[in-house]
Amino acid sequence: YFQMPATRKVFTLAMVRKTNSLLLGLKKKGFGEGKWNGFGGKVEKDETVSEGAVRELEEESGLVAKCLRKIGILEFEFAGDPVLLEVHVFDVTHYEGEPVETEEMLPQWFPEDGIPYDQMWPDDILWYPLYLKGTKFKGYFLYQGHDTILEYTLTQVEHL
Ligand SMILES: Nc1nc(SCCc2ccccc2)c2[nH]cnc2n1
Repeated sequence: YFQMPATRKVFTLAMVRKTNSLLLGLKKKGFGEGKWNGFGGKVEKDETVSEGAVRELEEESGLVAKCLRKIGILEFEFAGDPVLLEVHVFDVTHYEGEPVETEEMLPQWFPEDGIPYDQMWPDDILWYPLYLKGTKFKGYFLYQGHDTILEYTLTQVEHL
């Protein structure tokens, strides 16, 4: 019968880039532990999505974003789990500070042609090429557990 609508929770994901390199963090605990990823987390009630992205980036890497652009929206569902993650992805090209290890994240610069996809979420290898060539994107991924994508849609969009 009809699909019960999932409960949406809004998260941010900030991708920090400099010429031909990408800053990723190895998640040391919690959701996505052991995977390299951008920097992000839950958006609190009293902040905008962008404010949440700036806050999480500083908490997790020590970097203060000076300019961040919305580049994508990714929806993640996990079979059997009623919560849908609505992840707003940002490109950070101007920031202050140097990346530092925090409780949550061990940061490291990677060349764009040396991204450790085998130690990342399986969807990343699908949308990073769109991100790296500068197109905006919308995606939906249905996971079984944290390592298997059962189905997905991914489209380039003009506007988010
Ligand atoms: N790249 C990527 N990121 C995430 S979660 C990012 C947002 C987040 C959520 C919760 C805590 C911290 C950060 C993913 N989930 C499923 N595939 C995925 N791919």
